[in-house]
Amino acid sequence: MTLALEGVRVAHGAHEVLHGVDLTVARDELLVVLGPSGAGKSTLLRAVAGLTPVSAGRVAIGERDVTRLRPGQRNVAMVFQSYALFPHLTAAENIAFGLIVRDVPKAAAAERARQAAASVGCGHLLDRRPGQLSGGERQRVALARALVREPDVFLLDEPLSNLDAELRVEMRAELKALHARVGGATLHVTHDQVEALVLGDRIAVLRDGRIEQIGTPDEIWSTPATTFVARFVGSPPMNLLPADGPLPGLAPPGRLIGIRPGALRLGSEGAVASVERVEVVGEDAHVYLRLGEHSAVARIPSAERPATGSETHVMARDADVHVFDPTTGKRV
Ligand SMILES: Nc1ncnc2c1ncn2[C@@H]1O[C@H](COP(=O)(O)OP(=O)(O)OP(=O)(O)O)[C@@H](O)[C@H]1O
Repeated sequence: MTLALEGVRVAHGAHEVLHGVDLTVARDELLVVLGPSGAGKSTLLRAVAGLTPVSAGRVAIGERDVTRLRPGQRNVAMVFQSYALFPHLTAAENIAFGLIVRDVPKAAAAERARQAAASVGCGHLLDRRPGQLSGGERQRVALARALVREPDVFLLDEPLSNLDAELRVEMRAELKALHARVGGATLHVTHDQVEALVLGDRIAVLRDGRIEQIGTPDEIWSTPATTFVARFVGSPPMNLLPADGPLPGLAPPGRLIGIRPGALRLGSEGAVASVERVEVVGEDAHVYLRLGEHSAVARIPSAERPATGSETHVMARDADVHVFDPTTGKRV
């Protein structure tokens, strides 16, 4: 089933949080909504789930207009950041809960819960209560609870953010594999750009309640539509410099040029720069440079890093330059 949002607006009192969002998630597509804190990501999911009313616009699942339906009538399953498991129920009871309240006979619900648990690797935890589970295990139970209902749409609200770094990477891969197996239109919210790039079939970048760009991870990375997207995706962020600044000749004067840290070349050619600071991050070094009144950061192999306080030269290839309008921030 597809999920379609058309001109969706949500207001909390006088404060409008979503200003007309258009978005389509294809059947079996995993679309990641990526944006900073406060952009309206959770609000967007809650509007699709029916937990927050929309003030204008339309939400459709397949052919059904669900805009005015109650959450229980929409056939969507949501996984919350906090997992929202019932502490007094076992994992099995938590997973089966949504079936029991829909009058699925107990034995059938238990069997489906067992299958869902097995498919996300928590089949051995069914008798435990949430308090006896680790964060990663709770996460699996929450996923099984979403899966068991066989919903038309999956809504995942920062499901990996409470896990430690190692587990997050592991669960990210599992989530991707699970989606490939199970399918279903999936809207996955995160503020983590790496998660978005790794997981998403497409990414919608949300900023202040508006979608700034929708595209495949490759499109978002290679052709960011605005300076906001360019700097939000990529770490350290893309350097932005005036076209007639320290690296002239790469774009017409009056534009902004964007160059990713990994695309800046340090050596004996190009603009003179002083090395203000060097951060070594494993194999990489982030070299913070001063170019007159401007600054930039280069990412280079740490074995080749210059010393703090030394002088170097910087250049970039034409092919690595992104050009933006300084007034609108849009790519030109
Ligand atoms: N119930 C509410 N009443 C009033 N304002 C709200 C309510 N819920 C959210 N907001 C406001 O709406 C805006 C968007 O919040 P939302 O939680 O959707 O953002 P988010 O992108 O999910 O952020 P985060 O990543 O921090 O969870 C924020 O400015 C927030 O303060």
